Amino acid sequence: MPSHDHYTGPTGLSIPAAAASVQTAVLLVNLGTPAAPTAGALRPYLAEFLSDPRVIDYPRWKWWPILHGVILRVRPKRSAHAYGRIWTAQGSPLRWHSEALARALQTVLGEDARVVLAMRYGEPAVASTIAQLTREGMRRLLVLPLYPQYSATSTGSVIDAVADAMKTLRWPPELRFVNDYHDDPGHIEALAASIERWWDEHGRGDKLLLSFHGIPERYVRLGDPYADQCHATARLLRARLGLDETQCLVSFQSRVGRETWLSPYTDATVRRLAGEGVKRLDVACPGFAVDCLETLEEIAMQNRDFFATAGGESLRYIPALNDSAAQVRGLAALVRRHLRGWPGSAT
Ligand SMILES: C=CC1=C(C)c2cc3[nH]c(cc4nc(cc5[nH]c(cc1n2)c(C)c5CCC(=O)O)C(CCC(=O)O)=C4C)c(C)c3C=C
Ligand SMILES: [Fe+2]
Ligand SMILES: [Fe+2]
Repeated sequence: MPSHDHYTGPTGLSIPAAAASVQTAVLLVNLGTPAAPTAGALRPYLAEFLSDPRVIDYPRWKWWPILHGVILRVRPKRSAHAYGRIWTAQGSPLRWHSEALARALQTVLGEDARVVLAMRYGEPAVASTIAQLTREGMRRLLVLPLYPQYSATSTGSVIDAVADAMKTLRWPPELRFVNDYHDDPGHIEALAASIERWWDEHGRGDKLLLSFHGIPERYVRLGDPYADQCHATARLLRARLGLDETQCLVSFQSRVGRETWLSPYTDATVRRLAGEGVKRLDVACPGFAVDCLETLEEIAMQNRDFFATAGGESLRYIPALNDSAAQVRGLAALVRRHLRGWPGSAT
């Protein structure tokens, strides 16, 4: 009879299985980031990202010539300049914030599970990370994409990458996925507490804007729940902070290409509010687990300038949860709930 404690290897020897903590892994997956803030490093990163049919769903024969003929000739240089504005001695903020979060989560989860980080695009890749874990005896894998709101373009694409990795394994592990945590009470509490703490230190602005990454509106019409989940997060945050819809607004940032994306757009909203006499605008980005190009450059630099040029006094960016104790506590509770009742796992 097969035993959970031993298995018989190819040589016929009985090999002791790894401890439960090693057999259960939590794979955090974030988007990925270029290796350097240079056009040379941006090109392969953007090529991989923008070739993903979950991100851009045009027929390949139509998209390929545009991507390779136009986009990958122009965008790498422009994006490299933007990354150059936020790059630090430790490298890309998305990478080191994600690494710090993974380490902090490991400390809290202790022996219950091994925590490992992978990136959807670039390194460390999802497939090689999972392959390495299986070589080390991992048999249960909980995948936690670092996207609070589900979108086919982000979470769905992580699920694809994990499914592709499974196809290459002779003995795939058991699998569970966290699809989203947009309304998780621990997550909402972490967001609200971090905004309140920031207000305690810096004072409250005239209005609070919640800026989420956008996606094409067409994807929502096709059934992507992303927009609903962003609005649900905003509703829960407003309720917890005691704000109404005029005091706490929602907008969508980072539009790429010519299609209509989710609206209202963040840049237009920031300019409109300045024009209406808002002097101090606080902006938080609850869709980003950690700070990255889209928060540190697009919001805290570009949109800060748009606001000032349109007559506002100061746009103040409230940092992402990053590796804060509140985020780690919230995610650890979420992980424990997903591991519960999983035969063989420690919790
Ligand atoms: C072109 C389509 C894009 C879709 C759809 C999209 C969805 C989406 N993205 C994130 C999170 C992040 N995106 C980031 C950067 C980024 N996003 C796109 C394009 C789309 N994103 C591009 C081309 C880039 C690269 C930078 C640039 O050239 O402008 C980042 C930051 C990465 C970093 O290194 O810091 C994050 C995070 C989500 C959550 C999402 C769907 C909901
Ligand atoms: Fe993006
Ligand atoms: Fe952007």
